[in-house]
Amino acid sequence: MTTSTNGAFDRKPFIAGNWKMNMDHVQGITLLQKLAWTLSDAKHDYSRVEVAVFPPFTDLRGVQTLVQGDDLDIAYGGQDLSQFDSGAYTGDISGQFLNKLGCKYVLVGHSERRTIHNESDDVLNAKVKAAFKHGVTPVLCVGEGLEIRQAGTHVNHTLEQLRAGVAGLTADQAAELVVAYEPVWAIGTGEVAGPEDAQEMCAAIRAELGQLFGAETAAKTRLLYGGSVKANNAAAILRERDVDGLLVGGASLDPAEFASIVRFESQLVTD
Ligand SMILES: O=C[C@H](O)COP(=O)(O)O
Repeated sequence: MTTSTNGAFDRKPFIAGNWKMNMDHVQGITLLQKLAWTLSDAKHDYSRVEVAVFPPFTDLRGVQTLVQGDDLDIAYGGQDLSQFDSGAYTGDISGQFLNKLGCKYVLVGHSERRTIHNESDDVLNAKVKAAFKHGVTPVLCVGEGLEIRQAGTHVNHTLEQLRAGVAGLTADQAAELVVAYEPVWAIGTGEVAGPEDAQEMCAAIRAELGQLFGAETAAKTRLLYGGSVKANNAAAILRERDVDGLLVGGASLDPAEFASIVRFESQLVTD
């Protein structure tokens, strides 16, 4: 009897919570404390499943203080960064600042940035490179809208975003990179892509990374699924061979729900 997982997880599973524009800096600390307590009560083994949160920029200093003060094993990151290092870019945040705040990760190209802020593939490629330059691991988000899914061109569309995002990276950077597949039609809608949809795209992404950087590198890159993930569907998605983790939006604002997602292994049926 072995625990049935996505094939033994040669890549460490990674569960990430994107708080989006929710939680001010006071609420954010309370949420993080509750999450840490819940996971501690459940005796969560962080060496088995990595946990990260992506709070708004204004929360990051408080999150850093809490994580350091309580010696928490929870990683954190920014939801965006500038492609530039410093200068006259009002409202933007440098990767250098994120690094100084102890951010391990940064989201790049979330669909809400691509659409609301019109971020182009070229800009996102520059942001990916800026993240690496400043010692922060980018989580590159890719995925198709509903019309593209209905037209059946979702794989090509998503791989185009991927190729543009990773252009010019070294193999070592590609191995460290995290890619999040988020079909836009499934974000915040309650429409979750089926596990087979997540697997189809993650397998295609891994194959493409293999073409670009070699199979050995592609076998190391962690691929996440995001879009209406809840505690009751997380385990089924994570059974899939090429899905290494989840990028969770709404459900990450509820510490009990998010902790249940982190603890997905307890829901996997043994065989
Ligand atoms: O970054 C997270 C994704 O946009 C998914 O959000 P959601 O879980 O609220 O659908």
